[in-house]
Amino acid sequence: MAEAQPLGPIELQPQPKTVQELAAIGGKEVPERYIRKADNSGDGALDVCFPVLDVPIIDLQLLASSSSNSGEELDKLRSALSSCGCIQAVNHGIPGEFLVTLQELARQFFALPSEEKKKYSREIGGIEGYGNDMILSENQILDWTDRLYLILSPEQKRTLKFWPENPESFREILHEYSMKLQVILEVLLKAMARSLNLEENQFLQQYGDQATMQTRFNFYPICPRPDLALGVKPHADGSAITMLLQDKEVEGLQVLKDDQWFNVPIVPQALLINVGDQIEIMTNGIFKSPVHRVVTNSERERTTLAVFCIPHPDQEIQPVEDLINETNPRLYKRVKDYVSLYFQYYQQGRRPIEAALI
Ligand SMILES: O=C(O)CCC(=O)C(=O)O
Ligand SMILES: [Fe+2]
Repeated sequence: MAEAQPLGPIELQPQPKTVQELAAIGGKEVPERYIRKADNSGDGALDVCFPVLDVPIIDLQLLASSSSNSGEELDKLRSALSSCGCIQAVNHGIPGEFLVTLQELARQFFALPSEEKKKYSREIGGIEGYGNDMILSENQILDWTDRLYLILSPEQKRTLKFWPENPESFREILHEYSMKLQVILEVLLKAMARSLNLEENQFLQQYGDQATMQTRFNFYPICPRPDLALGVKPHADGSAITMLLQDKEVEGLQVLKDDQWFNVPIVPQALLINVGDQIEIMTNGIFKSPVHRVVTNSERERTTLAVFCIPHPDQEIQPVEDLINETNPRLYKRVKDYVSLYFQYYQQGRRPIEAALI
């Protein structure tokens, strides 16, 4: 998720095979490097039933309007973001067929032969491109996933050599998607401020006009041992907010709430929006950046598309003055380049947002 280099730790040589290539061999076990040990993961058992998280469904059209119902929707938004830290956004203005096309393109990309995908391979030390988990230490437990990471905006920061030309309409549709998300992002940031009785540009101003949107296409191949491996290890996002287009049929995302893991349900055509650490900081901890992870599946593959909305590294982020008072003392410092900070902590297995605590 970083934009500027260096990230700090040096990246080690990637695994010789992608997870998809490993899965294609069809063994009944997963290699050692992917196995989470009960004693060091702190994750609890993976082969149990998890309760379903009640993620509030929010109508973005209503949020943006000034009708009498919008107040109710704003209350719902505030309550969702201050408890589970995420919402299922509907009525967001992106046609359902468009989302289906995008999901299909993502699936088609990962279904291409390895040699074709490897034309877009991430280079060691870089963040953009196709590949598997970045390895930063010998004892890092790897995630059961392959990815395609791309900077979406601003347009001049795109590195087109990493943008697939196959499937043919990939670039065009992804470009169109990024334009549509920009509109949604603004609606959300304004509504978040209004829901806290703040002037509507308070978050937008801190977010700044030099921010970037970065996307991660996540592909989770079938995993023979869902009880031992995770698709993505527990983390909170270092973004301001993240917009996730889930697979339309296969679940896998889980959110930690009150020390318990919950499954995040699929809501057709909804975008799952979650608070990232930088909005948690701006709201002085009122909105929660949820810890989440992805479990694997022994029967079906899963493809998702996450878009991280990230303020420019020079942008100063801090709690909004009006949210600090005697009962809610200031929790977070002013931070800059949060994403670099994020990586240093993440690798030590700590919650990066702790680095911003006063
Ligand atoms: O694939 C998912 O459901 C979530 C992925 C995720 O958390 C991420 O890419 O940061
Ligand atoms: Fe995430």
